[in-house]
Amino acid sequence: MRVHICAVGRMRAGPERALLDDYLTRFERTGRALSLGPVTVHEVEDKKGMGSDAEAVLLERALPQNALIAIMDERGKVMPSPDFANTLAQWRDDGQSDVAFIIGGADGIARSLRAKANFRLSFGAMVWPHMLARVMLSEQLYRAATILSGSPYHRT
Ligand SMILES: C[S@@+](CC[C@H](N)C(=O)[O-])C[C@H]1O[C@@H](n2cnc3c(N)ncnc32)[C@H](O)[C@@H]1O
Repeated sequence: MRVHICAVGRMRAGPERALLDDYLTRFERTGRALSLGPVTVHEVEDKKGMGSDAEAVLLERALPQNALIAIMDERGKVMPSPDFANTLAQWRDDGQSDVAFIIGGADGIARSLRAKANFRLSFGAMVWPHMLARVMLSEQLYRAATILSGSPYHRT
């Protein structure tokens, strides 16, 4: 199952970029044997004053056809990492070829796009900067792959 991260804004070189690249590389390496990955990051513009409606148009354009749409939203479902891992495995086992995680910009994700989501994932009630949310998602993808492969990275 291919994984897509569709996100508002361009991530520049720096600590977040280094972490993102590292976790995505680790996820792809661990996920290969599990039929999880590869990951593609689709970045859309976040021009000042553009607003979430205009961003939603660009995000929708970046979505692969027939992808399961999982939006990142603080009002979404909070779940333990093993449950997230099992959810990914379930989508894969259901024959889902692509899953797209959507991360909004400063104004969040437009209502029109939120209405199309199949799943809403939350990292808790606090609002995180969108670049950090991208890094956190990449780490949780890697963690999920280690849980599914039985590697000792995840400890409870
Ligand atoms: C700065 S936040 C925007 C928050 C905005 N107030 C809203 O109404 O969604 C940018 C993006 O980061 C992601 N994000 C931030 N905090 C999150 C959380 N706790 N759980 C899941 N995603 C989060 C979401 O995709 C959000 O659209």
